[in-house]
Amino acid sequence: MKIAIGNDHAGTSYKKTIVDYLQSQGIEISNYGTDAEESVDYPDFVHPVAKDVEDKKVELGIIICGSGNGAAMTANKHQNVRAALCWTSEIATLAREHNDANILSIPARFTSEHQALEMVKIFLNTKFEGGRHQRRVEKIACQ
Ligand SMILES: O=C(CO)[C@H](O)[C@H](O)[C@H](O)COP(=O)(O)O
Repeated sequence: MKIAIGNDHAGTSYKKTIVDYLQSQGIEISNYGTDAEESVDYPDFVHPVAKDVEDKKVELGIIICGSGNGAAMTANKHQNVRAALCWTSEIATLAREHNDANILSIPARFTSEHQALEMVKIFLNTKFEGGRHQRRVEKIACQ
């Protein structure tokens, strides 16, 4: 499996923890995020992640900013990207099972590092249910 990850200054430390975990699992990572704490602009670090998902170069994306909103809004501009802002395990599970989310957006300033890692594990291990949700996901795209 291959995953792309991107973050701004608010997400640097969470990103490092997540990258360490993914590498320990043998997962290949494209790291587009900043590795520093200096203030940067989240779209510069999120668009490359969403582009990789759009182009099917990776199976999943992880994006991290302070609230998770700017990152999710940026990613969702891309075709076939379904970025979900998640802050609990239940929401992350539903994002995969019902919405077939292919990018996890983490609000680093509003969820713990432990919770963030739990949501990453959920994204890796939870399948889309399909069925009635398939029809709804297909209707998300503008006609
Ligand atoms: O949360 C964010 C965007 O949705 C960003 O991570 C920024 O941190 C947020 O906009 C706050 O900006 P600041 O420069 O870190 O004060």
